[in-house]
Amino acid sequence: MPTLSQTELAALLAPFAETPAPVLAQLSTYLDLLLKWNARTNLTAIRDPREIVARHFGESLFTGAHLPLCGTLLDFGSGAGFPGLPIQLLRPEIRVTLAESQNKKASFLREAVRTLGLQTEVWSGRVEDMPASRRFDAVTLRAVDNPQAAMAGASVRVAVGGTLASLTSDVSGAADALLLPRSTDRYLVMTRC
Ligand SMILES: C[S@@+](CC[C@H](N)C(=O)[O-])C[C@H]1O[C@@H](n2cnc3c(N)ncnc32)[C@H](O)[C@@H]1O
Repeated sequence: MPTLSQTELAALLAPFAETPAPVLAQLSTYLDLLLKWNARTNLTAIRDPREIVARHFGESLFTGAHLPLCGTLLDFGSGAGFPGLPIQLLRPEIRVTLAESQNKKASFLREAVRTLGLQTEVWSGRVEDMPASRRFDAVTLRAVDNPQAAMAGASVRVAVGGTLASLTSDVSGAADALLLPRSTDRYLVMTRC
């Protein structure tokens, strides 16, 4: 039995994005795998399945729903896959790369990609160690330590005319900031580069 029914998933995600039934089924599989791994290794501090769905899945899908058309996307410091993996499920036309420097988290990401039958690339290492020529139409950034350094590292990976999408409470100087559903102080900030 899945931890949450698809009806429950749909209700929790309704404030964030319209989520087609096949995507709900994949998110259910992803949630169960995440809970299984999180019981023995610390992938996310949020333990409650409903909160994982509302915070991690919801904010990721909201981001995916607002991204412009793009062919490639880098998720900088993906952790347990947020926001890159739910974006991959919602936007299968995008070639997503999940970059994560911690081995155990990168192992989880590879297992999630395999279980979900995706072609998503997992870059197991620091983004700074990618070939300098690699650029992406969109780069996402959420909850990465040392935000200033991360922003700088993420910006240089955005192709000309591409989008840097960051989930943050710091909106100083932002031209395009969308308040995240169920939040009073967290935003999706999208910057054209
Ligand atoms: C706090 S976690 C957040 C993960 C995820 N983005 C989320 O919102 O749940 C930040 C992750 O970024 C990874 N990270 C930090 N700097 C990185 C870098 N330069 N390249 C790749 N991964 C990085 C860390 O290993 C950590 O797992």
